[in-house]
Amino acid sequence: MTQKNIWYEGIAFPFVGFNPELMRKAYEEFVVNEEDVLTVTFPKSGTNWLIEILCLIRSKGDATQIQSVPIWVRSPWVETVSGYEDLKTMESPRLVSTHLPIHIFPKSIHTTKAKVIYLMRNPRDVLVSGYYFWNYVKFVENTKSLQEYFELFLDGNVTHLPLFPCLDLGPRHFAFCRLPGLFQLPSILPLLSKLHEEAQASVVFGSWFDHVHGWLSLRDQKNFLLLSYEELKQDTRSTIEKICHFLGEKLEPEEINLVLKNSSFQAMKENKMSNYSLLSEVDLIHEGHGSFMRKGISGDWKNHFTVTQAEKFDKVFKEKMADLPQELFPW
Ligand SMILES: Nc1ncnc2c1ncn2[C@@H]1O[C@H](COP(=O)(O)OS(=O)(=O)O)[C@@H](OP(=O)(O)O)[C@H]1O
Repeated sequence: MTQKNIWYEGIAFPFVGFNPELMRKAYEEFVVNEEDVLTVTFPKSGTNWLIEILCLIRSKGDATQIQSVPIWVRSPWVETVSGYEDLKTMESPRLVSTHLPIHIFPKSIHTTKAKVIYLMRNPRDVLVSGYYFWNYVKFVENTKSLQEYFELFLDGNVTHLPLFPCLDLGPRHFAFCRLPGLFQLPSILPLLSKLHEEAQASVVFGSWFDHVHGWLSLRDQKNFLLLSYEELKQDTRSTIEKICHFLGEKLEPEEINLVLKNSSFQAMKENKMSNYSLLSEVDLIHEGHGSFMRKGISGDWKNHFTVTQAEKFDKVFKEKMADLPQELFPW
């Protein structure tokens, strides 16, 4: 039997390395320190590229650490079982990574002055990158086709509950069942919710649209830096300088050269501490089915979307993101 994704708060997660109770504990108890630097992304937005750059800024371009310590140990993911453990004993100043939407990220985020870098990427490229990656690894339910993944990506998490096929119900909609006098179904709520989760397919980590909305609510805070994969790609040097400025780090031009060189697509592709090839040692990837360092370009979606898909994506994007200033999206 194929393994099913894990569900937490109505959002699907990979079935290896995640535990709903631990995520709940992290939400309540994990303390974001003022010295922490957070890398926050929806998956496939260039997270690891940014982490590599942050590590290299700290080492002034020296590659010793990035070539000897796995990237997930250098900047642990707070939502994973191993990452949460590593962060507990890690010395300050820590690098912390997350793909969590803000509403389930540890609540101490709302009272901290820690620096938060939110890296966004054209969601069309995020979609294509995710389609290949999640079918390459063995810890997420596979999707049969790009078309299926496309629909799930646009849908976020709200799919149809088989018990009420005429209603479009997601777990969050069960809240209305708790309203006094409307529906009193408390005893079967957990069962309905479970049935719903088991019946639906979803992209892991939920909706890109919700993720961006949630985290961008912090965009006017001084401790929040919004970056895009596209600007990082187009002018890597200036973007690295912008990051240094945000972090209060002063690097010499030769040191920036080293950061650039050691975080390039080619350098990361060859660095087994950053290219996730170590996952093959624990049998978590489908050998010969691609690579984590896939293409590393902007606009690859144009090689994958049909005209119909491109039009549908535009329409959904306009509807879902209309309330945000469009200048925020540089693609
Ligand atoms: N150095 C560098 N330069 C340019 N592009 C890079 C770099 N490092 C990673 N990448 C590309 O980023 C994509 C992976 O994104 P993430 O790191 O966010 O993946 S993950 O969510 O943490 O699994 C994935 O994008 P695609 O190539 O489009 O699939 C990687 O190739």
